[in-house]
Amino acid sequence: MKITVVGTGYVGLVSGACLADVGNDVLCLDVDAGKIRILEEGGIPIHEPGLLEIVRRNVAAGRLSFTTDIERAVAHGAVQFIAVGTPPDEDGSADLQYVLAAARNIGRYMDGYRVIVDKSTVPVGTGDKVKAAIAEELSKRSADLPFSVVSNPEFLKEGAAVEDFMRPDRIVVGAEDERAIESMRQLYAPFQRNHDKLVFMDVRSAELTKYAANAMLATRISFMNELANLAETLGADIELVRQGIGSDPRIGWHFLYAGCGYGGSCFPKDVKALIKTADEHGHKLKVLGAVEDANEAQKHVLIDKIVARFGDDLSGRRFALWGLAFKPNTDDMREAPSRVIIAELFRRGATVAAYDPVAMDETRRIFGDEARLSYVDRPMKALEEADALVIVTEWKEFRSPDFDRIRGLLRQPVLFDGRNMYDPAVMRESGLEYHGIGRR
Ligand SMILES: NC(=O)c1ccc[n+]([C@@H]2O[C@H](COP(=O)([O-])OP(=O)(O)OC[C@H]3O[C@@H](n4cnc5c(N)ncnc54)[C@H](O)[C@@H]3O)[C@@H](O)[C@H]2O)c1
Ligand SMILES: O=c1ccn([C@@H]2O[C@H](COP(=O)(O)OP(=O)(O)O[C@H]3O[C@H](CO)[C@@H](O)[C@H](O)[C@H]3O)[C@@H](O)[C@H]2O)c(=O)[nH]1
Repeated sequence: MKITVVGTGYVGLVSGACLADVGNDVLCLDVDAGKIRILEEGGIPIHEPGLLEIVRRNVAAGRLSFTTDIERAVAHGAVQFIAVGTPPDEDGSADLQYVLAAARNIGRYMDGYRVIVDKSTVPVGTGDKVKAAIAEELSKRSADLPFSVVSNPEFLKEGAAVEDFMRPDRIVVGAEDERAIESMRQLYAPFQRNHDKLVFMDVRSAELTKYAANAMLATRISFMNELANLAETLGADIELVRQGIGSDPRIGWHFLYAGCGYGGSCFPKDVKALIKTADEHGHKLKVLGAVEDANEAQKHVLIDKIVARFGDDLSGRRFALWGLAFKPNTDDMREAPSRVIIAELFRRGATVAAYDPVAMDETRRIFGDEARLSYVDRPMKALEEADALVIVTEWKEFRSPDFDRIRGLLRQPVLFDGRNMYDPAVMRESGLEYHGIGRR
């Protein structure tokens, strides 16, 4: 099948590469000429495990190419995926300007039937707006061409995006005409494996399903974070509580890890956008409002612990920071808790020596030329002359460090663990003063 993917970010590039890998002829469009140049030169603009190999393989096979030429992109694909950003507007609602610009371009240049598939996360009712934008462009040039608008929200996780796309738990498709439904069946047939993973529904339900999934997951995290904070006061251990409840199949094991707050390009923005959508329709989502508040507070929990230990004035103090990305296996810094923690340490006069396996370039881009923030190329180097170690992202390489070396290198053997990576008993035996989240 000939496919165009509009937007070559995390979702667009992964979708385009994986669709090419099963034999489709895919053209990826982006307005960012810098990204397209990197791709044309054989690189990829993001860090995502396994992606570079798939991109290279499919470019070499002639199934995957890249362009900034909108007209060519619209002419290419019978199916046009929209995978552009939907960042939060100032009031928390999703900014649809990129989605609607992409839709208009399709209406402006299409020369025959097109299935327009919205993969971006968009508020309920966006399908109608996309349809109206395309229809308006067609009428401007007096073209009476058929098209279908489909909602196909994406559920991939950064850091595991290729695996998630290739082996999805389910594929949600909101489509309301047979021709579009048939295209989607064909397109996703190679990803079905043992059972039918396609869940067909109307467009509005599909749009809401995406927000429901992210809001539910964010709720679990905020719930566990609140319980973790309570556990500390009560002298209980949230890790044991997690094991105690996760074994109940009605609750399940996933997304019950307490920590220093959820970040990333999705949960914070999608929770806000759903609250906003509800507000606009006269509904107050009380649970979700609390989920968001709890998460904002949770991003400060490590700072509260640091202040309780070292005092509010941290001038002259230096902190080693392990992990900058919002989660492991990505260089994405969007809404990363590390950003709040670094800013709060600066505000109190401290300096920071940071290490992250892949997100240091992105951090440099965000913090610019900041003398109070230095970067090191090995985790242990960050500890030299530092008053304490603060862990913000649970990268695999931090799982089993040499604790004796940590103790020896730090000015004081104090460890703040924002991702509960270690056993408090082992820490005690290693002579480290350990501050986890909700641990005994
Ligand atoms: N990142 C994720 O893990 C993830 C997962 C599921 C869903 N989503 C959703 O998917 C959407 C895209 O997210 P992302 O993280 O891939 O975004 P991103 O910012 O990484 O990429 C978006 C790309 O779209 C390009 N773009 C903007 N306007 C364009 C236009 N008119 N024509 C062509 N290209 C254009 C931008 O230059 C950018 O490269 C969002 O709605 C997001 O909520 C993201
Ligand atoms: O038990 C947990 C699980 C996650 N997190 C945090 O939650 C955030 C989000 O993690 P994750 O969901 O793994 O990453 P994303 O790539 O943001 O993926 C989410 O957002 C995507 C964009 O909408 C969806 O497609 C995915 O299904 C959804 O998991 C990160 O800061 C994690 O540290 C926790 O604090 N505790």
